[in-house]
Order: sequence, then C-alpha cells, then structure tokens
Amino acid sequence: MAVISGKPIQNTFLAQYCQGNWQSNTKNPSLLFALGIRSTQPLQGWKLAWTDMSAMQSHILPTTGINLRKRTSFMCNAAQGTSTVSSFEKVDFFKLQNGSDIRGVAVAGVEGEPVNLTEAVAEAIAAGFAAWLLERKEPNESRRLRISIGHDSRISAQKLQDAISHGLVGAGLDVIQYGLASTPAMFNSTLTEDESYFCPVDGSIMITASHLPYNRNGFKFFTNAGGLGKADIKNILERSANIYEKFSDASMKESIQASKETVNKVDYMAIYTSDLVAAVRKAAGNKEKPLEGFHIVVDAGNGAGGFFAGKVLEPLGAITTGSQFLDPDGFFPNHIPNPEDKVAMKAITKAVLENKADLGIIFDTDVDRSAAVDSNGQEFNRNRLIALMSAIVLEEHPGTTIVTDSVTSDGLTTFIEKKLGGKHHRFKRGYKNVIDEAIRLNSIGEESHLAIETSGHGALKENHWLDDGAYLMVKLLNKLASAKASGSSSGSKVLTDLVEGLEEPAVAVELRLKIDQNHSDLKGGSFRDYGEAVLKHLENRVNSDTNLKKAPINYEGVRVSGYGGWFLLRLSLHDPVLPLNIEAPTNEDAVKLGLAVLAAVKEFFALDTSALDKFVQQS
Ligand SMILES: O=P(O)(O)OC[C@H]1O[C@H](O)[C@H](O)[C@@H](O)[C@@H]1O
Repeated sequence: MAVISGKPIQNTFLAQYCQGNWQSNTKNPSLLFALGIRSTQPLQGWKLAWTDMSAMQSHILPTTGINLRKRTSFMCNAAQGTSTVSSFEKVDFFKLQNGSDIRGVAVAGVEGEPVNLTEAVAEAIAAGFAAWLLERKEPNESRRLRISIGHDSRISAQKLQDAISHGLVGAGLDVIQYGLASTPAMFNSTLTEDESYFCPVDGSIMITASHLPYNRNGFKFFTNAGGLGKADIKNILERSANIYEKFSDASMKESIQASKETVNKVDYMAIYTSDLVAAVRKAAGNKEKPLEGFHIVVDAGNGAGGFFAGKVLEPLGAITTGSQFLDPDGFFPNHIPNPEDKVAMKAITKAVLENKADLGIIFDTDVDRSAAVDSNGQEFNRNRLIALMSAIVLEEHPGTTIVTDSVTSDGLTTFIEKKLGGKHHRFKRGYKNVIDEAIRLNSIGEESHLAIETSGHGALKENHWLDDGAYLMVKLLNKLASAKASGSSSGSKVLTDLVEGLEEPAVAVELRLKIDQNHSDLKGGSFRDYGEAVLKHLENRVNSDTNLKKAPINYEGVRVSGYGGWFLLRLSLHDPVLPLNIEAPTNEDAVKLGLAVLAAVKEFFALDTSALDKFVQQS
C-alpha cells in the first residue's frame, strides 16, 4: 500500500491512475509521492482527453479497442497490484441509488469509504439499463439501439466508461463514446438529428458524481423523454443485481472482446457547443461576433465545463483571459466545482474583479448547474439567479409561472409576482421535481417556461426542459448582446438592473440536522418515519404559537413565517438529515425562529441539533 494524504491507498487505484490517459495537474505532493513521481515535469501533457477529442481530424474516430490496459503506461513505478475489492463481491445495488441518479465510491483509499462502484458493478448496471431500454424501445430493422456515453473529469471516469461499454455491447447495443462531456450534452444527444454522429441515440449515460469528492462517481441516464426518474432507476438496479449474480470471468471476457469491435468515438461536444454558439448568434440577429468587446471569465473548477471559454465565448467574440481552472483535473485541486460552495463563488468573484471583467461564469463539475458574477463582484446565485432568469423569461413570456424549489425566499415571490407580473410556484427541492412539475403544469393548461432551483439547476421549455447550466448562461449572454446592439448598455449592468428591487434578507442560513439511524429513539423505524414525526410535532407547536404562521401553500416540510422572516424544516431528498433554512431581517429575529424550532425538536433524541444550538448561541 502507498499513502495519499496520510491515508492508505490501494495499488488498484495507482495502477488505474497511471495507465489511463490522464494528466495530473494536481499540486498534491503526497499523490505524486504515492505515484512514485519525484518531479511534476514529466507529467506535462498527460492530459484528459478534451483536447484530444477536439483535435480530431474527422469527428468520427475509427472503431477502437477501448481496453485501457493496452495503453502505454506513463511514468509510474507503483506496482500494479490486484484490487482488494473482488469484482464479484456481494454488493447492495439499492444503496447505489441517490434519487434519480446512481452514486457510489469508485476509488479506494479514503478511510471508511469502501469501493462499491466497481467495474463489474458498472457493467451490470449498464446491462440493466440496456434491458430496461430494450423493453421500451424496439431496435429498428436497419440498426441496433445505440447509447452515448460521456464523463466528467473524475479519475475513475475511464475505467467506468470501459465497464459500461462492455455491459452495453454485451447486451447487444451499440456504443458511442464522447469522452469528456457535460451532462446536458448527453441528454441533447438523444435529440440531435445527425446520422454522421450516430444521432439521435436511443439512450445516454453520463458518468458523474457532480460536485462530490474525487473518490466518488455515478451515472445519470437519459432517453429523448428526459432524465430517468427514481422508479426507473430502482427498476434498473433490480435488473442489474440479477445480472451481476450471473457474471462469470468468461462472460466478462466475452463482452470486453465484443466491445473492441463495436465501440465508436465521436466528438459530440463539437455539435453541442456549436448549437450554443448558434443560439446566441440567432438571438443577436445573426451577428457573427455579438459578444465582441465583452470580457467574460469562466471558472470550470477543473470539471468538464472548460469548453465554455474556448468553444462558446471566444467564437462569439468575447475575451476570456483570466478564466481559471478550465483544465480537467479529477482531484479538483482548486475548489469544489459547485456554485453553491462559498469558496468557489469567492474564487470566481476574485477573478472578475482582478481582471476587471464584465461578467464571471462558474459551472459545477458536469455543467448542469451554473452561477454568474457581475462586474462589481455581485453574485447571480441562488435567489438572485432565479430572479434574473425570471426577469429574462417573463420579458419573453409575460405572466408565465416560474417553478422553483422549496427553499426560495419570500422576497423572490414578491419580486416575481409584484415586479415582474409572473406567478411563483414554490414547489419541492430536487431538480427533477421542479422540471416535472413545470411539465405537469403545462399539461394541465398552466403555462410555465422556467423550472429552476437555488442550487443552480435550471431548465427552460424552449430548450426541451433540458437541465443545462450552460444554456442558462447563454440566456444571460443573449441579454448582454442585445443590450449592446441596441446601444442601451454595455457590460453586465443590464443584468444587474434586471434584479433591482429584489429584497434580500440580512440573514440566510441552512443548518443540516442529522438523524442518527442507529439511535434507540427510532424504535426500529426508518429515519424517514422519524423525520416525519419531528415535522408533525413541529407543525403542532407552530399552530399554537401566535408569533408564527404556517405557509398556506407548501409542498415540502414545515414552512413558517414569523419575526419578519421565515423558516423551512424538511427531510433531505437523499440523506438522514433535516435541513433547516432560516431567513430573517436581523440576527435577533433569525435566532427567535431558530429557538422556535429548537423548542419543538429538543425531545427527539436521535436528532443532532448541535448546529442549531450553536447558531442560537452564537448569533
Ligand atoms: O435535500 P437535500 O439533501 O438538500 O438535497 C437536494 C439536492 O440534491 C441533489 O443535489 C440534487 O441534484 C438537487 O437538485 C437537490 O436540490
């Protein structure tokens, strides 16, 4: 065993890391030590395949063997040990479900986090997806069903891509690998009509774990009807568990062999990015370089979003110097690629101010979420991003309904309804929930054009309800370009002006209260039942407190107004946690709201209220 950051790391990981076509941009000296590399110099050019793909002569590469084990090894003197996790170890497939995604640990080396997303598991999941799809979609006579696969910058991407390809090919499907890609591009590939790129594909898989740490990975699945939901994922996992049980070394070898002959690679991101460029040009009256004169910096957090600077902004005429962390690096050495993360937002704000840029744009790892920063360093994030997008969408579709998640502010409702003349439908947390709700509203005759979360997920009706952080930013670019063309404004002032009048609370916090699932107070019940009991008790207390008023319409948890602010206590979508959001005009008022919650939950002994205790004491 070698050592990474003081923790044991197994040779499997080192071997994979060294064999793949990866570059270490990492500044992590202990990793380099673990890899047996004494100087960072030889690692130059050891880079994840973004540039490789874009440098393709033709957009289609010849059929390739995809077994990375055959590739040249780079400077690495770590022994290629065998995995300590047997490929066929017993695996609880259902533990891999995370709402409508699959998430697991794909890289060994972090204490207490054993690998449960092995290559064999990934192969079984791919075969499960294939079986699920084949039941819903008949291959036509001329061709087999085809699936696109893309991945973000994670270090386990290549091995999982190979494993998934084996599973799909073994199930009789064709595979087209896109390499480094964004989640929205993968959905888009189910809609694109271009046979020379093997599009539209019948299904698509994105390998990503969004902003989670480097050792995790996961999958998102798409068909042309959108992202698969919870029930579909459960169904796929049931099938996968059965398939996995029947795996043998011989069957796995066969699928590896078959993959060598049937896997294609295409540079699909070229189509996706040129569509984004075309959308901005069209909105600007078919001007070739509508962003000429704008200086826009991008922060991709070393995820998959680096393309936005060179492949979208620059062709549109923008200057992008000062953009940062565009190179993929699955160790995310600079900051967590997550617009909800304070450090990440600080980093892009600093870049905007230092470069005197007009706008800053930041993406999460797989580019389904984004946020922006204006030239004064003011963030368009959370409620402000929703307000900005609502202003843009409501100009185009007066009166439309904006569907948001549950933790949006009261000030946002007032802004959307009083200032913009729209309707705010505050629904549940979860991007799939808000998108599905907007689609449902349209189907019953209530027009809605935007579904958006405070997390930075957002989808527009005009863009097939595709949850796309890059497309959200395209809408901002359109606004910049049209304001410039009409001479009304240059720089990001046009955007800042659009959110003028949005009331923002002085205090806004989210505290996450954990439920100890092993606590005797659960009396053998589930954490969900326990959480529901906490919420019921809180609701009863609120009903008898004259300072507090329950929100008349609410779809999730207990939302209450009082002391000039509000709080929402709800169950997390995924974790044994009750997130508590509080917004108030002063610290004192926020504490009063916090104390009201604390009084109601204090006798639930399995609930860890330490974050709330600290909040009410400190403020
Ligand atoms: O319920 P929580 O634990 O706060 O998590 C809720 C969040 O989970 C994931 O990150 C989803 O991608 C988001 O759409 C959702 O809002």
